Amino acid sequence: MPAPRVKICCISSPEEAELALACGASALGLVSAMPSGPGVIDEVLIAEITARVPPPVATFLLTSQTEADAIIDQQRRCGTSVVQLCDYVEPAVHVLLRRELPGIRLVQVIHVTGLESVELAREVEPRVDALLLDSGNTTLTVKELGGTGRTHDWATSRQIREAVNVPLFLAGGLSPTNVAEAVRAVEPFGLDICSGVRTDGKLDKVKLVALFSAVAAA
Ligand SMILES: O=C(O)c1ccccc1N[C@@H]1O[C@H](COP(=O)(O)O)[C@@H](O)[C@H]1O
Repeated sequence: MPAPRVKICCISSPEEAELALACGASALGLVSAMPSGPGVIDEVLIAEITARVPPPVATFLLTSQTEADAIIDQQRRCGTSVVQLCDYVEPAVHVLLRRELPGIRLVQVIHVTGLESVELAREVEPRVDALLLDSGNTTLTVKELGGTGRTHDWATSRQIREAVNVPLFLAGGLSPTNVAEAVRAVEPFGLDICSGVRTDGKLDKVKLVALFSAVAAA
């Protein structure tokens, strides 16, 4: 199995973007308005960071929006190469996004709760470029759409990986200490990390280096 790609999420400045790329990140996550979570930044800053990222590096706009028009407008304001849909959207929304945002990759987040997540992943897979498995809770009054720092049941994530054909990113509570076990358990295409490489909210070079070493050794 090739080493998984690593996306570093919750990037909050051009300097954090540079640090993540220098340590080996293949992709950067930029979190727009969310009902909860530690990584939200302003869209003007998302556009500024995105404009400075060299072309081969994917920039993911994390959105909580569920209506096609709102997501399309947001992507056009921010200029990212990927839209990460953190909440459930209706199938017609995927279809409209494909039509109106040619060349922009769509990544649908599945919050892994149980076997129903396997069914949801199979249903969504044909309409998107990749799936991202996270540990949010969309049933709370204030939804959790990511950035929880919690792991979920990786056995279910493994089942999803075996049930779908699109690339799969694993997220949720990954850190230098558990990432190798996660890679062995799920064998994902990619990993997505926010809180596990931060100290007091700031991207931590020591944790980043430890994370990339652990991934390489897994
Ligand atoms: O970080 C946030 O604020 C956030 C809010 C809402 C949706 C997604 C968010 N971040 C994403 O969540 C995953 C998992 O975070 P963690 O590693 O468990 O802290 C992260 O990779 C971001 O993609």
